[in-house]
Amino acid sequence: MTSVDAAATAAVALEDVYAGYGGRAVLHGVTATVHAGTVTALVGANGSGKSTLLAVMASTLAPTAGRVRRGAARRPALVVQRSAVSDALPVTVRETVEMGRWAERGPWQRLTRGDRAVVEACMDRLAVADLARRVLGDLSGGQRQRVLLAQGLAQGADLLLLDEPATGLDADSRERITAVLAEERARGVAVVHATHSAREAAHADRVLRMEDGRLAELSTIADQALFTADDL
Ligand SMILES: Nc1ncnc2c1ncn2[C@@H]1O[C@H](COP(=O)(O)OP(=O)(O)OP(=O)(O)O)[C@@H](O)[C@H]1O
Repeated sequence: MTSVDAAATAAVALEDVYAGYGGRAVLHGVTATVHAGTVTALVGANGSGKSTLLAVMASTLAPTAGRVRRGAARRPALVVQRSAVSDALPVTVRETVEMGRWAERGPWQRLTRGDRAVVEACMDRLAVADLARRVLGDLSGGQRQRVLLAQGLAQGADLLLLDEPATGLDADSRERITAVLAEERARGVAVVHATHSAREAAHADRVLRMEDGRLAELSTIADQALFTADDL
C-alpha cells in the first residue's frame, strides 16, 4: 500500500506534524496513522504532548507544519480531561449528554426522538442515567468524567479521542470504560485514548508512546513489558 492509499483508508493520518502554543513547539515531526475499528493507547510522561496530539487529531489545534488528513473518519469527538471543564456550569447531566447531539443537530436545536434515544443509551452505557437531573457541578469527579464520556459517545463520531478517560476512577468505572471502548471499536470507530495506566494500554490494539513531543511506537503489545508500574 502506498502512503497515499494508507492515508485514504485511515481514520486520521498525521504527516510530519509540528504544533504548539504561542510560537512554542510541543509536537516535533509526528507521523502516525490511526485506522478504523482499532483502539490506540497514547502513553508518555506528563507534558510529553499527549493532549496536544489529541487536539491536533481533533482539529481543535492547527498544526504549524505538516499535514493532518482525515480519510474514512468524517467526524471526530474529543473528550477532554474533566479538570478542563468548569465545575460551575449550571447544566444537568442530561443536558450535558444532549449537547453531544449538537454535532448533528446544531446548538440549542430541538432534539428528535432518535436523538433522545441515543442520549438515554449513552447515559445507560456509562451508568449515569440515575444522575440525569443532577447538576454537573454537584457530581463527584468520577461521575463527571463518565458524563463527559457519555457526551462524547452521543456525538456518534467515527474518530473518538479521549484524554485520560479512566484516570481517577474506581475499578468498576474503569472496567466499564474499557468495555465501552471495545464496543466502539467493534462498531468500526477509531478510538485513541491517552492513559498513564499500563493495564488500560494492555487492552489497546496499539500503543503509541510520546517522548518530548516525538512519537516512539511500541511495536507489539508484548512490548508493554516496558511498563514497570501501572502509572507511567
Ligand atoms: N493551552 C496551552 N497553552 C500553552 N502551553 C500548553 C497548553 N497545553 C499544553 N501546553 C504545554 O505543552 C506541553 C505538552 O502538554 P500536553 O498537555 O500536551 O502533555 P500531556 O502529555 O498530555 O501531559 P499530561 O500527561 O500531564 O496530561 C507542556 O509543556 C504544556 O505545558
